[in-house]
Amino acid sequence: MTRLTAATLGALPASVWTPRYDRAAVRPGVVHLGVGGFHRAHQALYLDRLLEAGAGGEWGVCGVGVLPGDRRMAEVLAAQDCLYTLVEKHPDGHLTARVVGSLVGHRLAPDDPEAVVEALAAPGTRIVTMTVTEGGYNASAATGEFDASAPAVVADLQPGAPPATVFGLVTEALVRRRARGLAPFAVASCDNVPGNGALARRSFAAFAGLRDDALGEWVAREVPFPSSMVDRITPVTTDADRADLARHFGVEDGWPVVCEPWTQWVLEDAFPAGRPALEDVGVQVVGDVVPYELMKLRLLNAGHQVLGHLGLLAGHTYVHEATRDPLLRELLVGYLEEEGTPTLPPVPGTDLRAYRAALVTRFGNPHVRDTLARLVEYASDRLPQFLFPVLRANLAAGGQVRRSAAVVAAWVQALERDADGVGPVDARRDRLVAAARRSREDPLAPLADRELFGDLVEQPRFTGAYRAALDSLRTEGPRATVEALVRGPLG
Ligand SMILES: NC(=O)c1ccc[n+]([C@@H]2O[C@H](COP(=O)([O-])OP(=O)(O)OC[C@H]3O[C@@H](n4cnc5c(N)ncnc54)[C@H](O)[C@@H]3O)[C@@H](O)[C@H]2O)c1
Ligand SMILES: O=P(O)(O)OC[C@@H](O)[C@@H](O)[C@H](O)[C@H](O)CO
Repeated sequence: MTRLTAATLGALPASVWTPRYDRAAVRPGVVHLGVGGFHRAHQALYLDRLLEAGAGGEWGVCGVGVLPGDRRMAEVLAAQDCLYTLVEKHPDGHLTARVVGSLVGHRLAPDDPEAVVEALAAPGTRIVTMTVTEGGYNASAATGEFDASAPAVVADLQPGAPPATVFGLVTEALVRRRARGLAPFAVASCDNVPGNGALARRSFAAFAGLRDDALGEWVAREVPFPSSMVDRITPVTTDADRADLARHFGVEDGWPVVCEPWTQWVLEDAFPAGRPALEDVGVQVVGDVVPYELMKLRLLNAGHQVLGHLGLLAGHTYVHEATRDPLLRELLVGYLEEEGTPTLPPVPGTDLRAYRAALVTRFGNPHVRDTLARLVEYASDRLPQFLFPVLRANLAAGGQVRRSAAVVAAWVQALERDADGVGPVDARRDRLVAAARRSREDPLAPLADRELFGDLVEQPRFTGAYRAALDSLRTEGPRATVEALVRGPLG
C-alpha cells in the first residue's frame, strides 16, 4: 500500500496513471473557488491533460476553499501535496485510476483571506473558475436579483471586514488588480445554472456596486464572464471508494474522487486576457453555449430531479436502481422525450435521440452508485434552475406538464413527511416544511412561495396536474402514481 504524496508517486503501481510533467515548474494561471468532487473530476482533469501534453506550464490551478466546511479538504490536500486520485467507474465494472497533478496549491479563505485575495490578484492569474453550487450566486430563483440582505453579504460589506464570500474575495482582488494596472481575470462559472456566465456577471457586479456604484459598472463592463456547460456525474466519495482504491490499486488516498467515464465541457470563448488551448484536450470551445446548456440542464439535471424525487418515494436509494426499475425508467424516458426535448432548440452537432439514450445508459451504470438523496438535496435551488423552465416553456406552448408537475408534488410530499427533521437537506428547509404541512388543508400553499415558483401558482394546467399527482401520491401511493403518469391519465 502506498500513501499518496509527491515523494511516493514513483512507487505507485503501473496501473495508476501519474503525472509525467514536472509539477514543480507548473505555475497557477487558474484560481478555482470551491474545490469539491466535481472540480477535481472535471476542470482539473482537463488541465492535467493539457500539462501532460506538454502545453500549459502556466495553467496550473490554485484551489480555494471558501467555506469553513472546506477545512477537511484543505487538510487532505496539504498532506498529499495537492495530489489526488481520480477513479473512473466503467459500466462493465472495471476501474481506471489517475493521479491528477494540475492542482498545485490550495488555500482556505476562512484561515487566510489575504492570501486568497493575493492569489487572485497575482499577475499570473488569468482565469477564475468556480463551482459553488446553484445557491452560491445568492440570487432569487424567480427574478435572478442579487440578495443584498443575505447576512454573509452584509458582513462582507462592512468597512474593514476581511472578505469571506466569493463576492468579497473576487471584488477585492479585482480592485487591487485595477490599482496595479493588471487586466481583470475572466470568471468562468462551472455550476449547473442556466446562463451561468450572465448570472455570475449580475451577482458579482451587484456586489461590487454595493461597495461603490462605479465599481459595479466597471465589473459589469470590463470583467469577462464566459458561460459554460459542464457534465460528468460525480457522486460523493464514500469509505467504500477509498477501500476500493486501496484494494484494486494499492493507493492510500484521503479523498479520492470517483466518477463516470463520460465527460463534456462546452465553454464560451470569452477570455481576452488569454486561455489555455483547451480545445486540444477535448473541450468544445464555442461562440454560443446556450443550446448545449439547455440540453444538459433540461434533460440530464431535470431528468435527475424526476428520478430523484419519485424514485425515493418509490423506495429506491441509488440512481441506477431507479433507472433500472421499468416503471420509473418509462417515466424518465417519457419526461425526456415528451417534456424536456420539445423545449430545446437544435443543438449543433448533437443527435438528441442518441443523447437521451446515452443518458439512460449513464444513469443505469450500477458501479457509479450515485444516490438519489444527492440529487434532491437543495431542491429549492435546483428545481427552479432545471425543471421550472421546462414547465414554463411547455405551459406557454401547450406541451405536456404532468410528469414535471408530479415531481413538484413528490417534493412537497417528502417535505410534508419531514416532521422529525430527517427529510431533504435544503437551505430553506424550515419554511418549506411549514408550507408542505399546510398543503393538507390547502394543496396550493407551497406554490404560493413566489421567490421559488414565480407565477406558476396562477397556471391552472400546472396546478391541476400538481393537485392530481399530490392527491394520487397520498391516496394511491407512489408506484400507482407513477403508473398513472406513465399511462397518461393524471393531469
Ligand atoms: N457532482 C456533479 O456530478 C456535478 C456535475 C456537474 C456540475 N456540478 C456543479 O458543481 C457543483 C459542486 O458539485 P460538487 O460535486 O463538487 O459538490 P461538493 O459538495 O463536492 O463541493 C461543493 C463545493 O462548493 C462549495 N460551496 C458551496 N456553497 C458555497 C458558497 N455559497 N460559497 C462558496 N463555496 C461554496 C463547498 O464548500 C464545496 O467546496 C454543483 O452544485 C454543480 O453546480 C456538479
Ligand atoms: O450538482 P447539481 O446540484 O447541479 O445537481 C445534481 C445532479 O443532477 C448533478 O450533479 C449531475 O450529476 C451533474 O450535473 C452531471 O453532470
